[in-house]
Formats: sequence, structure tokens, C-alpha cells
Amino acid sequence: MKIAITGGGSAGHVVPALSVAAQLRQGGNELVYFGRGESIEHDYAEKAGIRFCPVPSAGLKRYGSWSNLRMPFTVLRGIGAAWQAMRRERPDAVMSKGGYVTVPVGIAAWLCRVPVVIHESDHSLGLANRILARMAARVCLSEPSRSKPPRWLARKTVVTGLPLRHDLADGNPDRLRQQLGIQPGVEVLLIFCGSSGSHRINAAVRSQLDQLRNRFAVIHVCGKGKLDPALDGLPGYQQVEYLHTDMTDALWLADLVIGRAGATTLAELEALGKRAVLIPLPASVSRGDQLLNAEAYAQRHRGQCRVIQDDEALTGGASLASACLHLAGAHASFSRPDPTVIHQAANRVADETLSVARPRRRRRR
Ligand SMILES: CC(=O)N[C@H]1[C@@H](OP(=O)(O)OP(=O)(O)OC[C@H]2O[C@@H](n3ccc(=O)[nH]c3=O)[C@H](O)[C@@H]2O)O[C@H](CO)[C@@H](O)[C@@H]1O
Repeated sequence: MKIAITGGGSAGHVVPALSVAAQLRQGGNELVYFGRGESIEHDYAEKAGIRFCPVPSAGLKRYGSWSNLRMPFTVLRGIGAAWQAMRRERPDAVMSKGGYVTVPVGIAAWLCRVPVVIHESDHSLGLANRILARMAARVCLSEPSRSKPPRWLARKTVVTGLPLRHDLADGNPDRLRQQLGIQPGVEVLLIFCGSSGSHRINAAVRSQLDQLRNRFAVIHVCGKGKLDPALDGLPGYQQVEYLHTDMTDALWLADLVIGRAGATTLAELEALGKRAVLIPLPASVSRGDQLLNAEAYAQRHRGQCRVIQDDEALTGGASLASACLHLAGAHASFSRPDPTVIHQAANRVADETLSVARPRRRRRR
């Protein structure tokens, strides 16, 4: 079969999309990725060796912005580009992982009668998935819905779990420890805030570096363009913009993680049994799912997780440092993850996609 994958805007969508892609490829299926040109999805698809079809798209800014006026026209252009690519590529199904780029792709697939499977990681459907749910053949969820869905939606919904990064079972923490020159026995604090980093959390961490470095070797993933050159070479502190292939090793190496509460990040921390200080994205700048994600994680991992609100208290940084010191040395439940469990959700989404695929005739290239 030939499957088109789409999903983008942030790694929280792209990482799971690629783990489903890896399962599909293992089963001998042909892949093509639909996403925005020069984007995070383009980088990841290229690294995974998946052919890429660029599709223009734009999302709605939650704070009033003039660019919202242009958005419908960009989406229309995107539908046109995706429609043309769909007619050329003739995929048998589309697996759509969320993010605004999926809207023109999903609509074009629906117009071309290509079955679409969507996956939602969060507690409630994101805007793109809400738009595509009616057109989708299948709606995959990470966990059972908290509210009763309408009958038309319940009929096509399946709970698959959240596809975890496909190399999560293969971490090699010693390699990274050696590469970064961290002494054996020193506890490692890994800080990363989703895929783009957070100015506010970076500032809070930097204001407490002396305390944190006293207790931990600190690996700070700051986000693109968010490094502080003044801190280069500071003993016990390493800053990087982004971790690509090293991310799994960093997750394995970390004794404690400071992060946002994106669903993909939390699923990774959960799979590896990591202690965490979570600072969920506030409802003022999101639809509030991270608050629910963080609360649920803290309840499941009592004594191993602290949740701090992103407010004035965070800006001072002291609450962040004291939460880290409180959790330092706490008993952690890390265990080597079982690869079958790691690949389970990606496998299920791949199976759902193949089950709705409609084989079509393709022109010979
Ligand atoms: C601001 C926003 O809308 N965030 C949403 C976005 O999260 P966003 O994409 O920001 O973040 P997530 O925490 O869900 O996932 C981040 C992913 O990036 C990876 N990573 C991160 C940093 C790095 O240097 N290298 C790397 O590989 C992480 O391992 C993880 O796989 O999608 C999630 C899943 O739908 C939602 O729950 C979040 O609410």
C-alpha cells in the first residue's frame, strides 16, 4: 500500500507521526509525507528518508493577529497544492497526526476520496482534528474520551494509545554521559520545553543555575535561537538548541526532567518512569490541555512529580529550584522499556490506517 503521512508544526505531532511511518515502512508499505516546506516536519521526514510534498498552510493565532486575516487564503492555496499532489501520488490512505498543516491535506484527501485516519494525543480534539473528524474514516485517541462523544464520532473512534518515538527502547545513556563529560554517579537534570523551548522557563532556570549546578549536571535544551552565549563553558551546565538523534539517550540519562506537559513528552517520561517538574502551558495561550496532562501525570506519580504554574512565582525561579531539590535523590521507577510495549500504539494506528486504505491504480513512473 502507499500511505501519505501528515502532521506538523511541532515535534509533538511529528515524532508520533514518524513512529507510525516506521511501522508502516517495516510492513513494506510505500510512504510520502505532506507538510509545510522548510518546517520541522520537513526536517524530520528528510532525516527519515521519506519523500516530501510541500503544502502551504497557516494556523489561527489565539491572540488577535493581522495574519489571521490571511489564513483562509493560505489554507485555500494549501488545499489546491495538496489536491494536486494527491492526484499525482495517489495514496491509498492518509494518516494525519494533527497540527494545522493537516487541514488542507485532509480536505484534499476527502475531495479525492482517499480515506483519512486522524490521531489525537490530547484529552480533547485539537482544532485541526475537530475540522477533519467529520471527514475522517477513523479517529484514533491516546486515551478514552472524558466526555461522551456524539454518536457519529463514537462510531469511528478507537483508543490506540499515543505512538512513542520509535527508538525510545534503544537509549544509550552512557554514550551521552561520556560525550558530555558527566561523571558517573552525578545526577542529571534535563530541561526541555516541548519542541520550541520557552523564554520564561529558560529565564527561570538561568536565575537558579548556581543552586541547580550544585546538585545536578544540567543539560538545558533551550529552543532555536534561545541560547545564552554568556553561559557557554559554565562548569556543570550544557546548553543546546535542540536534540535530534540524541534525544532518546538524553531521556534515558536524565534523573530528573523539567518540562512543559505536552502529551508526547509526558508519554515518553511515563514510558521511562522519569521524575519530573512540570510547568504546563497556561490556558491563556493554549486550549488548556497541558494543565490536565500535568495533573494526571502528578497523580499517577505521587512523590516523583511536582507541578508548578507558569505565573509570577515561576518568574522568580526559586519555586523551580526548590521543586528540583525536593525531588533530587527520590526513588525513581526507571526500568528498561519493553520494545513491544513501546511500539504498541504506533502499530495500532498503522493497522487502523491499513484497515481503511482503499487500493488505487497508479500510473507507472
Ligand atoms: C504549544 C503546544 O501547542 N503544544 C502542544 C504540542 O506540544 P509540543 O510539540 O511542543 O511538545 P510535546 O511535549 O508534546 O512533544 C515534544 C516532542 O519533541 C521531542 N523533542 C523535544 C525537544 C528536543 O530538543 N528534541 C526532541 O526530540 C520530545 O522528545 C517530544 O517527542 O503538541 C502536543 C501533542 O499534541 C500537545 O500536548 C501540546 O500541548
